[in-house]
Amino acid sequence: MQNSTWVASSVVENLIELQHLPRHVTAARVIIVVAFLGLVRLKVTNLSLAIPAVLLAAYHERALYQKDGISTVKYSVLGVLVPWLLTFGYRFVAMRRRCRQLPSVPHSFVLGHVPTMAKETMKFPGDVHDHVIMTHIADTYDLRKHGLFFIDSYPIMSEPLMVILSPDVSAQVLQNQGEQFPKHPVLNESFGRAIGPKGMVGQEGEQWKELRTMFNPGFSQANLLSMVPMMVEETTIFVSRLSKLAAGDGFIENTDSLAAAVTVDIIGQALLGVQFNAQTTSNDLVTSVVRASHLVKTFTNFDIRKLNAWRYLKLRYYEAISNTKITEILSARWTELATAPEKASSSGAIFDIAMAKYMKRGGSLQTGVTKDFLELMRDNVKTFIFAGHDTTSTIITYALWELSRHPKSLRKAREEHDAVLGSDPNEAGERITEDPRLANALPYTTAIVKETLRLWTPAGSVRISPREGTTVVGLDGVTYPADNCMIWSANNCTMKDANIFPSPYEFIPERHIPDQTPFGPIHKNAYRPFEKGPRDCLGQELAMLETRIVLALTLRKFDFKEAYDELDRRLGRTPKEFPVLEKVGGRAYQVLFTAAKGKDGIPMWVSERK
Ligand code: HEM
Repeated sequence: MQNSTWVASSVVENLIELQHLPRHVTAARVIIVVAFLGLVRLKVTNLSLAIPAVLLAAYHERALYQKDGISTVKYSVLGVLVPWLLTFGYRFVAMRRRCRQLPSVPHSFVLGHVPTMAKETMKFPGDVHDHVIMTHIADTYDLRKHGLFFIDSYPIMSEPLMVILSPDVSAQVLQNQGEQFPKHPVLNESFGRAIGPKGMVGQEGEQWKELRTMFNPGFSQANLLSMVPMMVEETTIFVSRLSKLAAGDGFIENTDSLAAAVTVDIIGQALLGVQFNAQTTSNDLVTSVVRASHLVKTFTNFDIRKLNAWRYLKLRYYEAISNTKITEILSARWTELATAPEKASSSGAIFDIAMAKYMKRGGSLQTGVTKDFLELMRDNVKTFIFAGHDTTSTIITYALWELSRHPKSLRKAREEHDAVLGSDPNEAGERITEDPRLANALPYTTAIVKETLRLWTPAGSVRISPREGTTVVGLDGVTYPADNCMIWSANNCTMKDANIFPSPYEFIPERHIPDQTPFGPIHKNAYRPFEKGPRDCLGQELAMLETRIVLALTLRKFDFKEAYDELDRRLGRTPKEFPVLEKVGGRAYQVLFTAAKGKDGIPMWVSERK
């Protein structure tokens, strides 16, 4: 605050002086002031603001009074850097004292947990998803017995990170005392421009409850079943794209992109009853939402990329396009529903149902739709596209990849499809369209999807505990302080616990079928790819249904095989070897690309099955 006031007065002072200065000095100052405002807008504060402030002051002194600027620098150091250093020192010592005894990797007073974290991270490629590293650390340093561990990386992160390793500890945070642990603000900071400030993922309290109640009916089993014929139609386009590739050289450069197009098309229809046609053409709305979501790359509150003005401008650009396009669609839907509300139930589109519900309660029916309501709907359309397409495409891609490596599971899935959907794979779509319940009558295929989600979970949950005195009890029975921690329910870690999921890195769909599992029953809180508790995934049934339909229509028609060698050959690259990746996917390891995705979108060979 002190810094900001000082900077503001410097800026004002500069502006007043402008009229007396030579032109080049004026131009330089204007540039500096604009850059300053940009920094403030990007919420880059503290040291990053203090340094340019000192430089500006020195420059000011030199340009205006032909002095060397030293005296101003001295005052600036005293006025800005000394208080900053004192605050930093206090926080530094407090953080190191707080974290040194907590379960974690070895701790150093100077660098906290950073040296060991860095050492372990260096064993992986630079783009590996953080949850892969956390799982590796939990096992390497025998931390699972505590059910959680802490990372003190101050000043990289201003708060301790609590990584949860046990479903019972996750349950305390996400299931039992949900409201005590709201979503971490970093979610809104990271996703803000991509999903809009009113998106459900970042809301709390009454506002969140209202949104959840508004959208729940659209995700009911009955409504989802009514969408099955549409999902089959979109998947048929996916199948014909695969056929075309198989008829060529059979190389799929990026399987995830191919799958993402089908999930986007399904979401467009499911949400708005609109055809995005992402599989067949390019669409400005889809491109802008998807590109904006791919610019989201961080979950820490310290990130140098926040200074990247180019990234920020691109986000603004995509935001403007998607806002305009979605608002156009929503306004048209509103006008149609206002004259014929019954169309909401016949279209089954999730946003039609939500808007009709809102109208029924008298919301702006007479006066027309309000700007606020339109913005609320618009941000949630973006949120749902964002939350629903990448995650689901990742699971489709990993499922095809896992089955290409596990012929026994593939054979069992094909047998199930023969038995339930008829022996001709070309008729499977028709069968499902005639009787959508068949898409829910594929237990082995469901087990495949579940096992893929366990091994390759694409999303977790990040919370904060703002209340003083909040605690969490570890598996070791110790009560740990949780206040002001960033809390990560790292479901990738919990679902790789050998005590809960024996042979945790092996693909064993049978473990999800009680009368086929070679293991005992699964612990009640342990399976959590969609998280658990009041903020669990709203779209989980939709995601399961569409993934099952995609598998039902493709597995008997095609054979797939990993094709990283071919991608390397085409790109003329020689990959570096990382032995540590062996059990976590090898070349198909998870990277952070909005969701946790397979590296390079998992290139594959596809061929028509003989
Ligand atoms: C395989 C696919 C999916 C996975 C693994 C997944 C995973 C998750 C997870 C872990 C959360 C909790 C996040 C948190 O606590 O911060 C979540 C929330 C959410 N998901 Fe999904 N998701 C998937 C697909 C979808 C789809 C298809 C949609 C909708 C079209 C969707 C919409 C949402 C929404 C709206 C929330 C926020 C719920 C709330 O805050 O109450 N998801 N998802």
